[in-house]
Amino acid sequence: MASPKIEVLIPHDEIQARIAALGAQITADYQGRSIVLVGVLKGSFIFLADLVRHIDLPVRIEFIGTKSYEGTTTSGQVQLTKDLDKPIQEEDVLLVEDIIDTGLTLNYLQHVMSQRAPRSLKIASFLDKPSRRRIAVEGDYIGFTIEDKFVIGYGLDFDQRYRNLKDLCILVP
Ligand SMILES: O=P(O)(O)OC[C@H]1O[C@H](OP(=O)(O)OP(=O)(O)O)[C@H](O)[C@@H]1O
Ligand code: HPA
Ligand SMILES: [Mg+2]
Repeated sequence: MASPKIEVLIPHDEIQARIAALGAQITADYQGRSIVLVGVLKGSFIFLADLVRHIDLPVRIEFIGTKSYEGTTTSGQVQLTKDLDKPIQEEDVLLVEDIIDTGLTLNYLQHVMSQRAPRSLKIASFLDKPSRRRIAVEGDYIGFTIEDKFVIGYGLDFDQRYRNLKDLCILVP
């Protein structure tokens, strides 16, 4: 079988510059407070690792896991694959996603997290694909807004592959 064609959409250097700016903005907005970053596994692991190193505040890291995609399609059902290790009650929580696409995952997580009674809950997402929304949700800190293309790399997968690409790429059909 021929290898799939992969095109760069956003190069690594541009990603790093944008994440540095996001980290500075978060640092300024939460000045004098400590925050809990909750990374949504698996897709957010690289974004979270880069972002946290640009946040100059006391931080605690937690992870929560969800799954709903097979290939390029959502099943429409969000499954919890891993819960938080520690409570987030009365904490300022920043949920860290790789992408908001249909919005089903974020909508699910906002309900789950709100039930845990954080002091505040905001959303940082590396990518936003607003044209695909099925439910009205939005992030507070967005790295890049992209068109309706299935993207891979920088943590994002197609059938669990390509998460290790340094650039954000498109798998050309
Ligand atoms: O807005 P949505 O249409 O719900 O899509 C966004 C979600 O889908 C992907 O997760 P996936 O279920 O593929 O799990 P993964 O993070 O392990 O790849 C992605 O990482 C987001 O969490
Ligand atoms: O464009 C995407 N790429 C990878 N995973 C995803 N999950 C939702 N949208 C995407
Ligand atoms: Mg995925």
